[in-house]
Amino acid sequence: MPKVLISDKMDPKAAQIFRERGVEVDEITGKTPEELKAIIGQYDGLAIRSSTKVTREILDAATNLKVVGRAGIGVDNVDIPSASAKGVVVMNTPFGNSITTAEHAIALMFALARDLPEADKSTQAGKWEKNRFMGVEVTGKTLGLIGAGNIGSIVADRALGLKMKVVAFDPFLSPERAMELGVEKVELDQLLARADFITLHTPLTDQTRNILSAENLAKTKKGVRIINCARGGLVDEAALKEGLDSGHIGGAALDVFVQEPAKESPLFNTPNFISTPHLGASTNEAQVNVAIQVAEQMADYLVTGGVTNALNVPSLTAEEAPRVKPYMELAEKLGSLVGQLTTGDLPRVSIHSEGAATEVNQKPIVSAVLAGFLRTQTDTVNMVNAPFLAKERGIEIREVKTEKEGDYHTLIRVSVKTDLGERSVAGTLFNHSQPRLVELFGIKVEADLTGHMLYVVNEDAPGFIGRLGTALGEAGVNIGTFHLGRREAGGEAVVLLSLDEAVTPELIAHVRTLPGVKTARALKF
Ligand SMILES: NC(=O)c1ccc[n+]([C@@H]2O[C@H](COP(=O)([O-])OP(=O)(O)OC[C@H]3O[C@@H](n4cnc5c(N)ncnc54)[C@H](O)[C@@H]3O)[C@@H](O)[C@H]2O)c1
Ligand SMILES: O=C(O)CC[C@@H](O)C(=O)O
Repeated sequence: MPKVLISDKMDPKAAQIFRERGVEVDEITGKTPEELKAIIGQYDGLAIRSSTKVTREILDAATNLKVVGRAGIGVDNVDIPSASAKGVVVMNTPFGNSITTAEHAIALMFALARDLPEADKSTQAGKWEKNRFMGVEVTGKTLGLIGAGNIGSIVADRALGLKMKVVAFDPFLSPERAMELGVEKVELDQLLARADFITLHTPLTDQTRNILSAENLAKTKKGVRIINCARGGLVDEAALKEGLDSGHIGGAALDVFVQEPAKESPLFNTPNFISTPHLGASTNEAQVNVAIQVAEQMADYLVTGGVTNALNVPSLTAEEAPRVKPYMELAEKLGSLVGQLTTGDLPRVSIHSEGAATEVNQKPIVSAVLAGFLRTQTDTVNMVNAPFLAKERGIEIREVKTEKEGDYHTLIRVSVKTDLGERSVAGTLFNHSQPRLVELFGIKVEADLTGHMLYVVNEDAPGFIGRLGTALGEAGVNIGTFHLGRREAGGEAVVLLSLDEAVTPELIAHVRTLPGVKTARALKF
């Protein structure tokens, strides 16, 4: 039974779902990195929010880990390249807390417009400073949206409902989508010049870090109010402080900080500055949503192999998984066969699907070919890290699809380019589920690729099969199945034998000395 650790505070629904889906679960929160390192080796899955930092050190200690599930959106607390290199799937729950976070941005916008925290403090201090607090209406004002994805779109919708004008800067926002959202797509400088309120909803990337830099803050309208419920680091905090102190910036509300937890900051106690401790996603509804979603996704992966919302591997729904899995098995075997029979550098692998094979998700098929191929070079490869390792090794990958059926209703062909030229192997699925080799380097041969096998290329001549059988029999090796193919009578022939045990290097050397043998190799599937 797979075992999952929930290492951050999460709604109890998560543990309930894991158990219902046949996954053992421990909830141990508040561990230091050292403590986590000491226990992580026992788990197949790790469910987190933002407190647990899934670093390379943690991943190195996580010898059984298959999946990290983030109950939330941002995965900046997970070292994804290291997870990919170790074959660990990283998933998030992209929509579960979007409404909640958008509502927090709107709440902060109103808090800034009416200086609510300060008015509350003053009133509760018995001051009744009615004349001190003069707010602004949001109706008719321009909201500048930086990032119009899931959360930004919801913020735009709510702001339009409040009769605001919304201008959006997002390089990936199409004009059609902007129209659908009812926002005006603008360049950043236009947004800075026009917005009365600016709200940020992008991930933190090299392009978005300090998108509100000192230079850009200087381009804003005097009195602008700024809200950040996305990620710390989008706004230059020192420049923000200067802008608030000088009065150029009319107010700022940060839910997120460069350093979290933000226990101290030069911004604290600055007039017109409001902060919340990364509460964007903190509603009962959002936490139930993300807990359910992360547990369902992780359990699907651990129990059925279904992949949803993964950031480092192609998605495969639980419904798709049964249909795609036989193809993945076939693809992995073909990749492995090519890998075992190819030496030297491999600049290019082509994967050609034909007939029914074109109807299934191709990404897992490609990953499976690469995993099968690379496993002949390293045993730390799996479906997750195979594309990553292939890229690292400079292997070019080509995908081709031919919908029309050929000799088989479904076929996958794997071709490799080597210094000897292009060579290919092809396989089909019998009964939609049983992988079967049907062609090997241009020679038609049908075989199950399974267990220990012997591959021999020889000149087609009478008496050869008897000699080979005798050589194996004398070495005490029992033949399970025997598959033969040849280019033409008397031409090059290929023999694939499945054997009950492995052949020794001595036996392979002996087979190579048999008359007519061009090459002989032991294979393992
Ligand atoms: N405060 C919280 O608790 C909380 C909760 C949920 C999400 N978040 C954060 O909110 C952010 C947005 O989440 P989302 O679900 O809307 O993400 P999303 O991926 O749906 O949207 C992000 C948008 O940013 C845009 N973008 C990317 N680079 C850009 C750039 N250089 N300039 C302008 N736009 C750019 C993208 O095109 C996309 O439309 C994320 O950083 C997420 O981690 C915070
Ligand atoms: O889990 C949280 O409380 C924060 C979540 C939020 O930052 C996210 O990116 O989803």
